[in-house]
Amino acid sequence: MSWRLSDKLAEKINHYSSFPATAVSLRQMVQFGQHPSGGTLFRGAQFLSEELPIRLAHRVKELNNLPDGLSEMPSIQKVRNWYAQSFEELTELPRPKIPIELRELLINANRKKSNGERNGKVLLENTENPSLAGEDYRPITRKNHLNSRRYFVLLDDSLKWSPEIYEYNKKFTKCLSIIKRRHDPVVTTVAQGINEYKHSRQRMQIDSSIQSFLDRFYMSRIGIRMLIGQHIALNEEPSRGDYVGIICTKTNVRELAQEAIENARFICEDYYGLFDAPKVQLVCKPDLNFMYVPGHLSHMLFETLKNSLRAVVETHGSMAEEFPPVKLIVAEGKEDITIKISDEGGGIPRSAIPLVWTYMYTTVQSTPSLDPDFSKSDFKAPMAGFGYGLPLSRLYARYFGGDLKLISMEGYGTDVYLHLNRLSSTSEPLQ
Ligand SMILES: Nc1ncnc2c1ncn2[C@@H]1O[C@H](COP(=O)(O)OP(=O)(O)OP(=O)(O)O)[C@@H](O)[C@H]1O
Repeated sequence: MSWRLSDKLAEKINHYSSFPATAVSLRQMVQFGQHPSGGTLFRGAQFLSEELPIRLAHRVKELNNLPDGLSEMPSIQKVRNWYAQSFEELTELPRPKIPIELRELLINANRKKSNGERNGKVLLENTENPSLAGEDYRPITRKNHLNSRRYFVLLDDSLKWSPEIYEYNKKFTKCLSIIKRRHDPVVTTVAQGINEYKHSRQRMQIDSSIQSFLDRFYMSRIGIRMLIGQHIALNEEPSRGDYVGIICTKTNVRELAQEAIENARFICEDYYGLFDAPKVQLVCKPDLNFMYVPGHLSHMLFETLKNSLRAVVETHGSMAEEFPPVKLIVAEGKEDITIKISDEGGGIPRSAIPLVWTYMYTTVQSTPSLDPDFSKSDFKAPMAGFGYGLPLSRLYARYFGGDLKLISMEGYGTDVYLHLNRLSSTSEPLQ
């Protein structure tokens, strides 16, 4: 039997969507997860059991109200139903009974006790994400949202937590894993929905309102998956050396870059039938480490390198004796780590630059089939062809306060600048 959105559920979703989301910074996530006890994890689950439904509810509402009939496309409805179903599962999960004194403590975690001490410790405040000023997915920080729920309140861990609390932690984590898996094919399915829309309206490109919806939607998805992934990892996986959940406090840029180079060159050789893909010269200090999510950085490096390799091969021809190398240069500043990827792949005409940031813009002649089942995980194209590589990578960069910029010299090549914010206190961009 297929799942359907009841009126009662729609009303509940409407209610939740009237609350703003609360932003969490990378540093807060790390501070919170450094030594998680049962009680701290429970506090995390409590926050997520409110925060995730709020974020999901916003998305359901938006998916229901898209311009120009986009909401009616079957694939968009399918995604809307996944969001609503996950909302339902989270809000219906039975809460544990908490003894009165613990409840007091949870509620008053931030209040001062009679001896002046606090029960819990509120983690450092977020700062606004500087690279996002004027963007339409602005963060909700304490400045513009005074009553935001305090998430990362650490609790006095010497307390005894009942078995019921541990049981709830397990059930909640299981529920999150199911939701995460359900939402794996969201990017491909939304892309499918956009294709359905383009066919039904006989359009080649999407307009700016749909473009900004997609930016908001995918940015929100990155945030939701970050919170879910972090919570699951803290609950399920034994802590690994420099990791706190899925965040690595010493992400080594050189190692990740080397891996991305190998993967992108391999895909390129395979796709063009080359014996040797264009070389990539890497300039990076071997001990350059910073706090980041390695999965995000790998994704951005791989996508931009793939673009450069493709441009070089297509400009010089796959039969060329030799290719000019792509250069990957990493610079370490106080505020940012900047990665420049330079190629001599002929560049992009100035008129096409705004288009590279639009979803579904690609110069590949035939876009590979968009069967949502072809990739159950994230959006991984074999070489190119969906037009998602750059806009999605820019969202990943912006999510933690960085940015992605592209400068091109038509007739020569392209430079991509990947700025990664190393201060890690910027909050998530939300809307
Ligand atoms: N380094 C580059 N040199 C020349 N053109 C580029 C470069 N990077 C991107 N482009 C152009 O921008 C377009 C969009 O790039 P984007 O990465 O978003 O999508 P794609 O590579 O076509 O597909 P995919 O979603 O599989 O990455 C490309 O099709 C290409 O025309």
